[in-house]
Amino acid sequence: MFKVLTFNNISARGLDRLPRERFEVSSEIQQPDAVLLRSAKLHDWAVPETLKAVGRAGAGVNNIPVEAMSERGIPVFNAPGANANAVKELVLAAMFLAARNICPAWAFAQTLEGDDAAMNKQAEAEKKRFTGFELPGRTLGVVGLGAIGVNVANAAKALGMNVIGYDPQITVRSAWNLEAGVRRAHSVDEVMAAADVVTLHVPETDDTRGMINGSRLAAAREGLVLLNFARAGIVDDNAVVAALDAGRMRSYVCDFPSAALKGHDAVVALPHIGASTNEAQENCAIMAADEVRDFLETGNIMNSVNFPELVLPRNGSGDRLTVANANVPNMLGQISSAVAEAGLNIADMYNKSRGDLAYSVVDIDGKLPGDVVERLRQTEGVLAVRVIE
Ligand SMILES: NC(=O)c1ccc[n+]([C@@H]2O[C@H](COP(=O)([O-])OP(=O)(O)OC[C@H]3O[C@@H](n4cnc5c(N)ncnc54)[C@H](O)[C@@H]3O)[C@@H](O)[C@H]2O)c1
Ligand SMILES: O=C(O)CC[C@@H](O)C(=O)O
Repeated sequence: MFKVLTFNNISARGLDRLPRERFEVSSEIQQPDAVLLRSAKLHDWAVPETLKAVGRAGAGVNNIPVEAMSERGIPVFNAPGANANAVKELVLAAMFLAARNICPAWAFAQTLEGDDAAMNKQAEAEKKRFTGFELPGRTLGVVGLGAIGVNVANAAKALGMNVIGYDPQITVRSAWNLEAGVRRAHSVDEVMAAADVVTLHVPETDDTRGMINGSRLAAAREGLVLLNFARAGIVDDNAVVAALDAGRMRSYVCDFPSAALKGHDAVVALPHIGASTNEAQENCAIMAADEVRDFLETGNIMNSVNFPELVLPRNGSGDRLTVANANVPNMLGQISSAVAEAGLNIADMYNKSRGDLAYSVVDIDGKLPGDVVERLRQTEGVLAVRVIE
């Protein structure tokens, strides 16, 4: 029986992928084999010795100590693209909100008083304050052309916008999915200088934290609309408020409320609802649950952010051994020697590395003795060993 600890509200459609005769699933479990979570922060969580996998029912993994998990040989899975449409739709809504001053106009309309005629008279007198702009011919700058950025870029093209995008590590898949005519920028600064509306779709990392700061905003076009549905830490809120107050920026629409932004007329800060649709929550939960289940049951790895992708159909007549280790010479030799010294035959094996980590799946004709497994566990460089019967 595998034990899966849940943090946050994980869609039941996802949890249903874990058959209860083989998986105990609860938010109360003490010694979990795996956790499933959304935005809960794991940085201060005391990682139990039993933990074998982390499944993030979402895209961003900045709430998870990925490096510390790697050091323990624990793969972290996420749900790439599973909420991209939900975020894209909210980003488009944000762009329309900003272009047409919908929030301040609505707030003004709430203040109208008197009978219908009086309200109409005030509305007609004041509506010029809310004159907006149209999107065709305007330039959208997209920073980060992954699952969400590509969707947003393509939708903006369909709305008649010019689109300029920056992503130094764009994948072949994203490049294929991008509409023709999206101009390639070579830096964030180039995007800032060219765009009327800038939207951010990068993960929060040491490289992207504080990416949009005072000097980048100073170099932006006059009247910039900035959209941030990525992460709070990517934008310096105080710099945004300063640029808005100085009249250099038109508005900031984001998914991350903060004390600095609260109450500002030109800011709309939503409560992190980018992925809050039933569809996205189901897609993410299903994907993360399937990945965690597959790993626990077979050792196969799909959509991990720290481990190589490795899928080996089951072969042989005995145990499956999986080993996560430091990516240094002679680890594979030591693994196969340990199996050979136990007098067992390897039916099939697959080894892949990613950065400092390597992962092997070894199908064996027979049952691995406990002392062999223990010796492998103690081998220098070995991070995690599992035997799947
Ligand atoms: N508001 C929400 O609820 C919500 C929902 C989903 C995702 N997100 C956030 O959005 C981020 C992006 O999501 P995604 O699904 O598109 O992820 P993704 O991994 O598909 O795309 C991220 C892209 O950013 C690029 N990138 C990384 N560093 C960059 C840099 N310095 N400059 C330019 N590009 C860079 C990567 O190459 C990649 O193509 C997530 O990491 C998450 O933090 C927020
Ligand atoms: O689970 C959520 O609601 C937010 C998820 C989102 O921030 C993500 O990175 O996918």
